[in-house]
Amino acid sequence: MSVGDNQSLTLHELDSLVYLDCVINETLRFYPVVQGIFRTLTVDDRLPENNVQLYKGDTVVIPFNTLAHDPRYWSIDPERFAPERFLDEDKNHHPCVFMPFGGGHRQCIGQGLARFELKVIIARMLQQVTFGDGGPKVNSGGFVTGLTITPKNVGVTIEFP
Ligand code: HEM
Repeated sequence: MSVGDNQSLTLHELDSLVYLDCVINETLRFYPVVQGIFRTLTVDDRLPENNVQLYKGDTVVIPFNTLAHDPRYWSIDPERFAPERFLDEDKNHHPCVFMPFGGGHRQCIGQGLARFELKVIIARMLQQVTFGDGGPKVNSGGFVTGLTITPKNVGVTIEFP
């Protein structure tokens, strides 16, 4: 990636980094920071697809991670890390299968800031250094799950000019 004079980054330049948006989206899809959320019903309801009856006070889980990896909803294999899916085949994915910041009235109030910060920080780092694959041993995968998902074995090399 080559942007500007490597000392500055304008908003216009930042906007032009469309593939970086895809990488951020794919990272948030592949390992959503928050695994899922809970909602408590305020009225009785029934699920339209399978007629399951729900009652006021019931708690339901919306499993972001499971939905983001459900092959029924993705054209490109969801187990593949493929940022370009957001440009092409999976551009028009179902809105409820990719919700890293939640949804509805209580969705994350900081999502715009979070996305902006992520993009600026990554772009500025890429202007200064070159990242490389840390190798199969370091990047042997796995993750630790709690309320959040954290990668277990992940590492990169950083090359300074
Ligand atoms: C990658 C970064 C972030 C992720 C993945 C994330 C994710 C989430 C999720 C999943 C929720 C629950 C949404 C729901 O219930 O539908 C949430 C809520 C919230 N987030 Fe974030 N968030 C991030 C960054 C931030 C930042 C930077 C701020 C503040 C500057 C923030 C402030 C909040 C607040 C205040 C709520 C509660 C909203 C409410 O209940 O009305 N988040 N976030």
